Amino acid sequence: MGFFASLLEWVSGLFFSKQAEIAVVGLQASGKTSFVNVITSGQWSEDVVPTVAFNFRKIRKGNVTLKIWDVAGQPKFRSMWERYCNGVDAVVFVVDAVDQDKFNTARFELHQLLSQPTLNGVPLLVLGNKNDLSGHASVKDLIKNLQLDKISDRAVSCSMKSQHNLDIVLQWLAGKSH
Ligand SMILES: Nc1nc2c(ncn2[C@@H]2O[C@H](COP(=O)(O)OP(=O)(O)OP(=O)(O)O)[C@@H](O)[C@H]2O)c(=O)[nH]1
Ligand SMILES: [Mg+2]
Repeated sequence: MGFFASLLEWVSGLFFSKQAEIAVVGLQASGKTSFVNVITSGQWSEDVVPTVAFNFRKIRKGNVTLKIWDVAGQPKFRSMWERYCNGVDAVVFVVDAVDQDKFNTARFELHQLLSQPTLNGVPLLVLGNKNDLSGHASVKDLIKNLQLDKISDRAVSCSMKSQHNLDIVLQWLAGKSH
C-alpha cells in the first residue's frame, strides 16, 4: 500500500461510517482526473485521456467513503459543472499553476460557478496543481489572480506527479465527511 493510501486509511479511521460527496471541477488539462487517480490508487501516470462529460469514483478507505464526481473541463462541458456541484459536501477546483495564460478564464469560470444559488455556502478547496514544474504560481499569486480573497476560500499548492501536499488535501476532504 502506498504512503497516501495508508494515510487516507489512517485519516478515515478517525471517523466511523462517514461519507463525503465531492465534485472536482476546473479547466481542461488542469489535472482533475490525475488527482482522482492518485488519491484512489496512489499511482501517478502520465497516461490520462481528457474526460468526456464526467467520471464517477467511489473510494472506500476504512470507514470513510468519498464519492467523487470528476467533471470534464473543456468549454463545452462547463455548463454541466453546476449540476454536479449541486448538493455536494465540497467542491475541489483544480488550476494548472503553470499555465498562467488561463488564469483569467479559470477565475471567470470559478466565480461564475460560485454565483449559482445552488452552491451557496459550499466548502471550496482550490488546488494550484503541477508545482513540480518550474514557473508555477505560488498560492499567493493564485489567491490574487483568481480573486480568492473575496470568497475566503482555501488554496493549496500541490502536485499530482510528486504527490506534494496531497496529505493536506485528503485530510481536508475527510473533514467534510458526515
Ligand atoms: N507535471 C505534471 N503534470 C500533471 C500533473 N497533474 C496532471 N498532469 C498532466 O496534465 C495533463 C492533464 O491531466 P488530466 O488529469 O487529464 O486533466 P483534467 O483536468 O482531468 O482534464 P479534462 O478531463 O480534459 O478536464 C496530463 O498530461 C497529466 O499527465 C502534475 O501534478 N504535474
Ligand atoms: Mg479529466
